[in-house]
Amino acid sequence: MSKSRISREDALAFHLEPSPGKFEIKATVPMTTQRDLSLAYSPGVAVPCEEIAQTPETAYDYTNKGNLVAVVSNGTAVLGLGNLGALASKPVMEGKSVLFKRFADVNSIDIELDTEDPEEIIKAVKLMAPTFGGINLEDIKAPECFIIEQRLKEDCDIPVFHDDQHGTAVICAAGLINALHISGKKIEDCKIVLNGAGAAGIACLELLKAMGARHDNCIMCDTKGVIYQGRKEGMNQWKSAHAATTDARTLPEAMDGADVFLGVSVKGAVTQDMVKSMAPNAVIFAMANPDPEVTPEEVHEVREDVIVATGRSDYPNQVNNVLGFPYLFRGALDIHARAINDEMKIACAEALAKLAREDVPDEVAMAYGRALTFGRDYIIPTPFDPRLIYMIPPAVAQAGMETGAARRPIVDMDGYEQTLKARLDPTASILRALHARAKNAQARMIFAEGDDPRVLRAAVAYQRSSLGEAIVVGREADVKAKLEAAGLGDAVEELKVVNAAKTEYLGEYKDFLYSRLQRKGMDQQDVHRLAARDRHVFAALMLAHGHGDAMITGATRKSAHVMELINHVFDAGPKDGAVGTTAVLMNGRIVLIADTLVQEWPDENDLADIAERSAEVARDLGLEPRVAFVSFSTFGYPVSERAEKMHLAPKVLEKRGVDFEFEGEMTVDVALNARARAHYPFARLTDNANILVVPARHSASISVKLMQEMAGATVIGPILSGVDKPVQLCSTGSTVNDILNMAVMAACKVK
Ligand SMILES: NC(=O)C1=CN([C@@H]2O[C@H](COP(=O)(O)OP(=O)(O)OC[C@H]3O[C@@H](n4cnc5c(N)ncnc54)[C@H](OP(=O)(O)O)[C@@H]3O)[C@@H](O)[C@H]2O)C=CC1
Ligand SMILES: CC(=O)C(=O)O
Ligand SMILES: [Mg+2]
Repeated sequence: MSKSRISREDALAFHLEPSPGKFEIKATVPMTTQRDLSLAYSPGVAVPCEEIAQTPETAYDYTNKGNLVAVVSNGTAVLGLGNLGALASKPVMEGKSVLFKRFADVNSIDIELDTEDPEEIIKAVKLMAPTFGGINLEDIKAPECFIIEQRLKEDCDIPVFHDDQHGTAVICAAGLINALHISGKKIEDCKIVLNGAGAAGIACLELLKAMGARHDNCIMCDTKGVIYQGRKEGMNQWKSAHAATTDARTLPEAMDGADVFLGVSVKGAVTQDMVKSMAPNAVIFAMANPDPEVTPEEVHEVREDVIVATGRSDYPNQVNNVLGFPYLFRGALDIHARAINDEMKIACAEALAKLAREDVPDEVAMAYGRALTFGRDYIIPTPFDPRLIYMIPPAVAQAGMETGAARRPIVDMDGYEQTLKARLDPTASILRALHARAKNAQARMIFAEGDDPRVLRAAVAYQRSSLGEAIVVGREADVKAKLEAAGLGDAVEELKVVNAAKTEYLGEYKDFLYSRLQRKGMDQQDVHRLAARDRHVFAALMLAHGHGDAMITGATRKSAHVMELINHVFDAGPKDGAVGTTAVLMNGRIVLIADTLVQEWPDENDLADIAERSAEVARDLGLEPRVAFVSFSTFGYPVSERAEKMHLAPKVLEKRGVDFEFEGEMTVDVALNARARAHYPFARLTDNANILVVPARHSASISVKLMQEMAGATVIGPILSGVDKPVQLCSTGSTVNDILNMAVMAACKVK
């Protein structure tokens, strides 16, 4: 079981770049003209205001209320870190907001309230409730959280849901249903010990008891030990409800012979001796975050028969409320629910448990880089399972409709499932699949520019993400100093640093280079300079000699220049069939643009080559290629000599009999918009194009950079293809993540 290491520096950099924090707000309506302004604001905005004043329900139609959730905290129980206060809880709350968006397309905003007074929180949330379709309370400590949630549920007509209580309870229940299924035990027979009598603990035990666990078989513990009948110290009414009739007074005593341990307390609360004392085929859910009560390694060191889950994403069996709150709210919002009731929660738990028992699609297993079959290491779906979005919310919505929580029932459940599927961002799964393939490849990646701190950080991330071995070209002392300056001093020992001047293979490399360049005006001295002093050439030579499996460069020099250098070692020029394809990712769409790197002014045959190479790249990305040859004219009009080659290129492909769709020439709107294409019913594309072959490199560069600068599109590439070995170039403006993504692309091509 591999555990990826995240350093403090990684975590801080992630939150700092590209802009502080984790999300921003974007307009969904045009805001460009005077007319837009008049509609969005005064006077046009008065009309929906009046409508809503007359019929409040129409707020769901004319405002973003119906898809907006507030994540509210006061920071008194931030994960398992304790009372860090409102401000310091903000990263977690922003995190919940981005999880809402990523997993269920729910818009959400974090609100941190600087008070520990329940009355103030109740008042604040009540006052803000009209804005939202739901309220997700988060990391508010017990027992205040019980009072706050109860009062708000009574007073608000939208779902108020304390995630740490019910989100956790739902996932814990789903996981336990399956864990007991595997260990062959019935919940009513199990001796259950729960450590942590706070928000999560009380809610988990309540739900398990509702599902059949017997009060007499359950023991709850807190900082004072076992909560037993008659205990006086550190009690409250919620704990009293679970006080056990038992002689056990400490956690170790309680755990002796237990079938199930549930931890929602703090790091390290459970020892290996306690694990040893549990019943055969015991179940341990160590859910404290970020560090569990006991790690899976510690458990497996002393017991092989135990089923272990944690709240973390880097171990199998992540029992974490991230599997619940996005989908519970999605289902609730879609029926304009008044509340999230117990039936909706139980429906969610059962749907999650059922999903884990179903066959796992290959792409999910691939994204995780391991087989996922229902069993000890897979008792609960993984957070990136794309089926969650269309399998869990319908179950929640159905339960809400059956129990009177729905203001607007869904009439067409099949249609609903389709709309849920459309909410998934396909680009995210593409990137994940690439990372999984790279992980399988375990490529030795040569990072040519070891003098650049971004490259070094990407190399460390490559190695620490278990993608393969990172080989850095540079001088040891310089690499060490730069890693230390980046706060990654401990990574010095992990990376393999290759100093060109010292390598034993330099002679071999120079001979190879001389044989290629002697008739191209280069003498021995030129070759020495290139091989020993130019890191791009040196890295390419390493790759050519099998001293690495793939290489990544281009972060410090213009790509055209780097291509010239690489051409000394590999045949990567326009006449060799090399092509650069750039992937542009935006609003859930992905479009490849080519050639962005090699061919400056391709003719129709080159354009056909570019289409073929880009089709291969598309397939590598998991896309079915649909090529459009784009220009300023569509199917011959307006007539122009300049567009002629775009008109001819499809005919070249026709003759070649390729196995993908293509069409042209056409303008970009015809390629990317079905309505525009409808004017040309003879066009052979069955759907929008996903590859745009453009007339020349300048138009390619302009299109990509325009999308990047004006629209904020994510750009991957140029992805170089048609070279004998996997070489990828990033651009001088690349971030650490961009460089890592390009390394991943290169690794995916390693055979
Ligand atoms: N995996 C997941 O999805 C989730 C995990 N959690 C985790 O659960 C933990 C608790 O969160 P939450 O319920 O919101 O917090 P609360 O502050 O509401 O409750 C914490 C509880 O833990 C008890 N506790 C603290 N230290 C110990 C200890 N050493 N031994 C026994 N009990 C202890 C406290 O006891 P006392 O009452 O005596 O003070 C209290 O009852 C956190 O680590 C959190 O990260 C929470 C939600 C979801
Ligand atoms: C996961 C979560 O909500 C917590 O640990 O508090
Ligand atoms: Mg929480």
